[in-house]
This record gives sequence, C-alpha cells and structure tokens, in this order.
Amino acid sequence: MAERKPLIAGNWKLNNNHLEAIALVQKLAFSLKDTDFDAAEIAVLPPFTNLRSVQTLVDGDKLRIVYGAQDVSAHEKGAYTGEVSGPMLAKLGCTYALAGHSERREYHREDDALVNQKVKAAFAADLTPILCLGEGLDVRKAGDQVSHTLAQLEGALKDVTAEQAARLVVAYEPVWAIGTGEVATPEDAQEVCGALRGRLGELYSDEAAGTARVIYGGSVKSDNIAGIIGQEDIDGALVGGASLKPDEFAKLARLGRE
Ligand SMILES: O=C[C@H](O)COP(=O)(O)O
Repeated sequence: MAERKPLIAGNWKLNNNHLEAIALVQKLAFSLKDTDFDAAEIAVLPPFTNLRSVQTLVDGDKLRIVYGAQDVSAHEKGAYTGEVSGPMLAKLGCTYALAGHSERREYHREDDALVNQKVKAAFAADLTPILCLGEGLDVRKAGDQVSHTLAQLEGALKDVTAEQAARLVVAYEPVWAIGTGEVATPEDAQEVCGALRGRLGELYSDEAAGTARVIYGGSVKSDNIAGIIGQEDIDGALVGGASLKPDEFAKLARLGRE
C-alpha cells in the first residue's frame, strides 16, 4: 500500500492579522520538533493578507511549516475584483489552496461546477488543492452521506487528470461537525473517507487512490485526533478552531502525543 504522509492543516478562517500570524507561526515553530515534521506535514492556512508575512518568516527562519490559502480564484487574471489567483499564491510560496470549503459553499453560493474550476486553477498553478466536501445534518439524518459526498467529489473532479488526482487532498468535513464540538466518530468518518478513496480508484486508478490523501475536518482536537487518524483511509485533519491556539495545534500536529 502507498505510504501517505499525514497532513495536519490549520484553517484559520477569518482570524488573525499579519502581526498575529507571525506570532502564531513563531510559537508553533518553537513547539514543534524535527521528529514532528518527519511524522506529519504541518500546514497553516491564514487569510490572504498574512501570506507574505508567513512566507518571509518561513523562508527567513527555514521553518518546516508549509502554508496555503483558504480559497483560490477560478481565473488566472483579469477583471475579477476581489479575487486572488493561483499564480499569485504560488509566487507567495503557497503549497495548498482550499477549494469548496462549506463556508464558501454556504455564504458565497459556490457550487460543484465552480469548485471544479477552482480545483483545476490550483493544479494549473502547481498548488495542491484541498477539496472540501461533506454533508449537512439533513443528509446525514437521511443516511445519504456517502452518495452525497461522492456526487460532490465527482462534480469537483470533472476533467481533472489521473496525475493530478494522485496528488489531490480531499477533506471530508461533515457540515454538522464544523465548529459545533460534535466530532464524527472515527467509524463514521472512515465510512465516508473510505468511500471517497474507493471512488477515486474507480474514476482514476488504484495508484491514484493510493497516493491521494483523504483527511477529516470538523471539531478535531488534540484529544480526539488519535482515533480519527487511526482509521485506514484517513490521512490527517483539517482543523479550524483548535488551530488558533498554538499549544493545542502543536499537540494536535503531534497527532495527540504530548
Ligand atoms: O476547515 C476547518 C473546518 O471547517 C473545521 O473547523 P472546526 O475545527 O472549527 O470544527
């Protein structure tokens, strides 16, 4: 089976100005050791305005923390006021860009077709998209979480190549678990993550499905990460609230170890 390095990514959402960003990344770097970075890839996803400061800090201090953006424009350039393109993010040293976070889907009416364009825009700029998907409470209550998330996956991957799919990150984030303190059980998270990986195999190849990473997000904390990451098809976590506290995120990035 392919070796997949766990990814622990902190999505700061609309929190921290660039000065606070520097302080948080410095504290994180101070708490984490080389062995932690050997065990997991540790990423922060700050607001756009912080990326240049984070880049300067990471480059200057040769930190092993990687970083990315919370969104990426579907367009490369042009008259798209307020948008930030993949090439701009790549120039800032970003490794990752989120695409289709549920808060973008809900508050900015992003649908699978737009998320698909964003995924392709990220790949075109040599960024790794973290494709976010997940069901709401009504879908979960109806027991349709697998078919719902598989449809989101297929919609978002239209015209994505096997080579690209092999380096994709898919983040399964049940909407009912985001920011609620109600984390999915490891078994529930594995059910969907396993189905997502299986569908990647059907759409592309076993090889692509074996190297793509599938991570879980939704109320992940240092005291519940171990059970989640212990599942066969879960390769890490997308962390919101807990990523804003340096000690807690450092512990979480150590996969719950002290
Ligand atoms: O992107 C992160 C997710 O929305 C999870 O957020 P949370 O850890 O605050 O529940």
